[in-house]
Amino acid sequence: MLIIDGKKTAADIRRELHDRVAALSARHGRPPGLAVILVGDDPASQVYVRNKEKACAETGIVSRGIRLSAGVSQHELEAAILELNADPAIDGILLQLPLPRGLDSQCCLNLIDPAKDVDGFHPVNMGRLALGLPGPRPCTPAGVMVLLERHGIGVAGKKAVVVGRSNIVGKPLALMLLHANATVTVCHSRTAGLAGEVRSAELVFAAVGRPGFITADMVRPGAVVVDVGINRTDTGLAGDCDFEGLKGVASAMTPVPGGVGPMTIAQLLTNTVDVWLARTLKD
Ligand SMILES: Nc1nc(=O)c2c([nH]1)NC[C@@H]1CN(c3ccc(C(=O)N[C@@H](CCC(=O)O)C(=O)O)cc3)C=[N+]21
Repeated sequence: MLIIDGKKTAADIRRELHDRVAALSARHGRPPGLAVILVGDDPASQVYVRNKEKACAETGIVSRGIRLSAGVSQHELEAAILELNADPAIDGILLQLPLPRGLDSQCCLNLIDPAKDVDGFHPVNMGRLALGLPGPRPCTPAGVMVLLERHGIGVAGKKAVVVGRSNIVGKPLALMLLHANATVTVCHSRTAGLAGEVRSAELVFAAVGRPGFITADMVRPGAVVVDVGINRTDTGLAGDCDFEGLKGVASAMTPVPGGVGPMTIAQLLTNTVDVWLARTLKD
């Protein structure tokens, strides 16, 4: 079985972006700027945000961390977003999710200037994705598509099953696969005969958020399995798939860690460079 190395692919992309940013910064007058808003003190979110800031620094992207206390009001958070919308040095705005209880994330996402929406979560950009129009794409599913492409794994004409229907992964991933001419089935908690659906797939995408959810008996021999799950367990980080059990069944599979996670960060950097190029070309 081929282990799809997301860490290496992400490192390749980061090197390519670094070189592009270095070559283009002079012509564009300034380096790309990314603002990352972190509300509260959730330890996992803090680690993610620190990793994103480190990745920016290595790529030549100027990052600005906006750290707000968990007690911030909806109004104050919205004011912070509007300020970043108006800041010419900021090309991309990322609002780290989930937000602490009491804050309305969709209201905040709706306020981010769609031209600065490096997460691709704004309704306008989700609409663009649904219509197949260009625009920033959600980082995790876009990273999955790039990972498959760079491993020569085509999806056109293949039967793909996406397990999970979240707005940040399952739903946008299904649309991307559809645009890439896969035949797509989306399974979720109310799907009847889920195991059978998964077993019929040549490509399996697991984005459920439950460790070990996809087991060997659910996967057709030779299928490609992409594990989008990130679960913190007593024994460390785990995906949604029974990796050991699937080794004898799948033809290729992404590990956790070292699979889709690093690609998410690489795609955030790609989106940031893309919006920077679009914005600096406009003025
Ligand atoms: N607005 C917003 N955009 C996001 O893209 C976003 C978010 N909020 N909230 C949280 C999730 C989660 N996420 C990950 C990014 C990288 C890894 C990653 O690099 N994982 C490493 C391991 C890192 C570790 O050890 O924890 C790996 O899988 O190898 C994982 C998860 C982005 N998210």
